[in-house]
Amino acid sequence: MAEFGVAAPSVEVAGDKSATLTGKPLSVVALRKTYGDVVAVDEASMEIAAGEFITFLGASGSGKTTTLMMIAGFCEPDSGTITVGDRDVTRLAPQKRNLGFVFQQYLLFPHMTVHENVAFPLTLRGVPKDEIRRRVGETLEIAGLSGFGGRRPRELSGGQQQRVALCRALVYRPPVILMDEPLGALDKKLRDQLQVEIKSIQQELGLTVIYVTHDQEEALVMSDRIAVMRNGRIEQFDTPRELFERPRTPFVADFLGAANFIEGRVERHTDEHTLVRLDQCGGLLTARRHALAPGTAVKAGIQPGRLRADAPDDGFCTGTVETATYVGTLVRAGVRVDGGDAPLLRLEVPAGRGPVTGERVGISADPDDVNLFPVEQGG
Ligand SMILES: Nc1ncnc2c1ncn2[C@@H]1O[C@H](COP(=O)(O)OP(=O)(O)OP(=O)(O)O)[C@@H](O)[C@H]1O
Repeated sequence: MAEFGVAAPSVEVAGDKSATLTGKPLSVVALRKTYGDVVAVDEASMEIAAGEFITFLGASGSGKTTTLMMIAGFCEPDSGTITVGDRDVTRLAPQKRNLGFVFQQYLLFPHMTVHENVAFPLTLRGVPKDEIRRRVGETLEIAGLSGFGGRRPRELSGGQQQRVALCRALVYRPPVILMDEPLGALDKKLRDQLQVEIKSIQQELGLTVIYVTHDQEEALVMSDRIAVMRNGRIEQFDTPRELFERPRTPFVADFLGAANFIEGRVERHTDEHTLVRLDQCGGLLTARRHALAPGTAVKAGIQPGRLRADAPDDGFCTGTVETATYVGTLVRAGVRVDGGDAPLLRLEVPAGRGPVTGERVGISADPDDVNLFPVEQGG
């Protein structure tokens, strides 16, 4: 991917002192890309507002990088359109799109200093020297790298090198910055720290960012909205809260929060609730109201952190605690529900109130935390 590391020259912003760092909106309509029989991206559409932080989240092979590369211009779509601001860029060469990139590999020039690395895109664009010095200085300061300008990449930590790569993408004020797993090579602590730093720079400068990751937590922490991708399709494009609390498919519920699924049939509705008779334990589960006909076979999806373990016979079913693992502030418990072929429900409860192995418990959930999916929806 070395050729993607540095955006090629463009004269469009040369000497443009009035440009601001504020990002532009981006629109993708019915984007499609196939490789022989493989549909890598299938009719992907999304409207991204100026200053939004968007993440493409999905398993390996779901089409995240291909979508990003089509937006970047390194991969030609079979069909569909890409608009940045009010400009159709679908058929433009990458350098004419003028977008910023940050990749997992920092792709810094080893023989150049930090200052020279960050200055490089401006030098290519013919920006005057004084202006370059000013802009590089400003950008390094934003990323907490003032004082590092004279160092070479090998004299920096991985986190610092990635910050330099971010500066190099920011310095020429691109309308949109594309980041493909930029923190993938760093250890967890540094990743957590840089997530916060990137997010705060993005907010401070009003940048439009499209970020690719397969790490759910990273996506939830950083994004204004997340496009959950699966088999080349955008399964749901929503805020982290909506995805977590109102997943539209079992796949999204499982991918975002490792939901428990319990099978049953819609029995009846009240004004506010839908009641589901559970197949295995015969209990009656109360969900918030869903538009599903009585008799519909459903899967009820409930996140582990939204299940409660109360006294036996309280709740929609009763079971026995098979495992209880203390993980800091939480206890992760596995509860085998009574009844033939009964599922093992996974619970996460505050450590102080954690159940113990062998204990009999009743399982309950707030109806608002119960998402129902018709079984034919698959997942
Ligand atoms: N150049 C190519 N030639 C043939 N098939 C490709 C090519 N690039 C991607 N694909 C296929 O397209 C599909 C989507 O790939 P893509 O790299 O976009 O997924 P991804 O979600 O980014 O995965 P990862 O997280 O592993 O990078 C996969 O099935 C992949 O094998």
